Amino acid sequence: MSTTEPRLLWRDITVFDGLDTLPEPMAVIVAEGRITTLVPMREFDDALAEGCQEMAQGAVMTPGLVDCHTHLVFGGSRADEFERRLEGASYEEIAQGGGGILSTVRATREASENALLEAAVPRLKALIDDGVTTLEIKSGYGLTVADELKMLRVARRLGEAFPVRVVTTLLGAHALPPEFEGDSDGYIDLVCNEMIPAAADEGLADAVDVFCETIAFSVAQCERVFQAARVHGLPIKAHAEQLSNLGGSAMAARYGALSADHIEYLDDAGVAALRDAGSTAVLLPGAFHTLRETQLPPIAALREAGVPIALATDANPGSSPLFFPTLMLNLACALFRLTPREALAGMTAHGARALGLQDLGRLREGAPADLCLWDVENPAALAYAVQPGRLRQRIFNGQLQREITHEH
Ligand SMILES: N=CN[C@@H](CCC(=O)O)C(=O)O
Ligand SMILES: [Zn+2]
Repeated sequence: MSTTEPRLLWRDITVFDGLDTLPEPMAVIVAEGRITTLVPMREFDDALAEGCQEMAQGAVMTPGLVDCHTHLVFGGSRADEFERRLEGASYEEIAQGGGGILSTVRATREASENALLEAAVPRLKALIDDGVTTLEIKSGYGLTVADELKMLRVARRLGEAFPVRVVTTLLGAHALPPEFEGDSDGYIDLVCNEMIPAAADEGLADAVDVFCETIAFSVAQCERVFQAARVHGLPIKAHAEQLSNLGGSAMAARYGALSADHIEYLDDAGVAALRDAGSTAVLLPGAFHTLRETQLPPIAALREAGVPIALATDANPGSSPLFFPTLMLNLACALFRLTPREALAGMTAHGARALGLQDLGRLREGAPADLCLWDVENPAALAYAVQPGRLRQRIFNGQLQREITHEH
């Protein structure tokens, strides 16, 4: 008896391949974790179906979604802060008063590794149930060596426990912890000389990130962090130009950043720097929406320069408590005027690129079989409606993870 797994076959499928919707109905075959066949139905030969398990006919297939920017692991809640903002306090004022990120830092430090894991599970399940097969998880709410490593360990454990690829990012330079008040350079010393080496030694970080902003760290301080990351061979990325234009994205681009994220205040020089470095622009409409920002990211300039645009949830307790990736497709179109095609590419091919994982986020022969089958009329409909329950099948690494039958 053969132990090889059956090949999986979908017929008559509308395929969004990570960059575009293919012009005609397709057949897709998956075997041993990879897409082995992607052919137009008119070229499909029944001999190809031999030994295949029929999975579905019709419907829309996309690559598994890639959420390239999340802060999924954290302690506590910031619902009270949401109310304070509604009463008129700004995100910056709350941060300067010791709330905001620092309030999550307090709760995260107090939480055990297991408690953080348990709290993150429902958030991760929400992403998985909406089609995510790869996500990035940042640290940044520990701000001591031990607490940052604790967060990264939780992120790794989530990746081991669930059918999802987790990429971890050390975000030690997220906020100045209270014990370093008045000595932000001293804290950057800790990040560079202890945190990054420890995370690298334990293999806990796949990349290093910073928050380059007036309420966080200066361009010069972030540059020091990137130099330390480089010594340890870790790729870098930046939260930059979210609330003001400091030039953090252009500096990050000089260090070959995988991505610059938020970038509402990015100027033309910043756009050119991202283009020249081949960096990806990551848009986070959830934070834009939650903080009721008014400055739009420079979409037209990014398009014109050909900078790849990715899209992510930014799932976090403060600026984007939104754990619903397909909502981001809608917000990116409604708020930023992305086309549905651009939005979907942002959560597939370009999201993967923002993580340096160019083989993911694409539906093409030879690619890893991380796939979603959606009950929608066409790919654009995923961005049009905000509607849970449209994911019929989720394939992770060639394995069916989820089958929903709609019985009435
Ligand atoms: N901008 C900085 N960091 C997070 C916010 C985290 C928080 O408010 O807890 C972000 O990506 O939006
Ligand atoms: Zn972030």
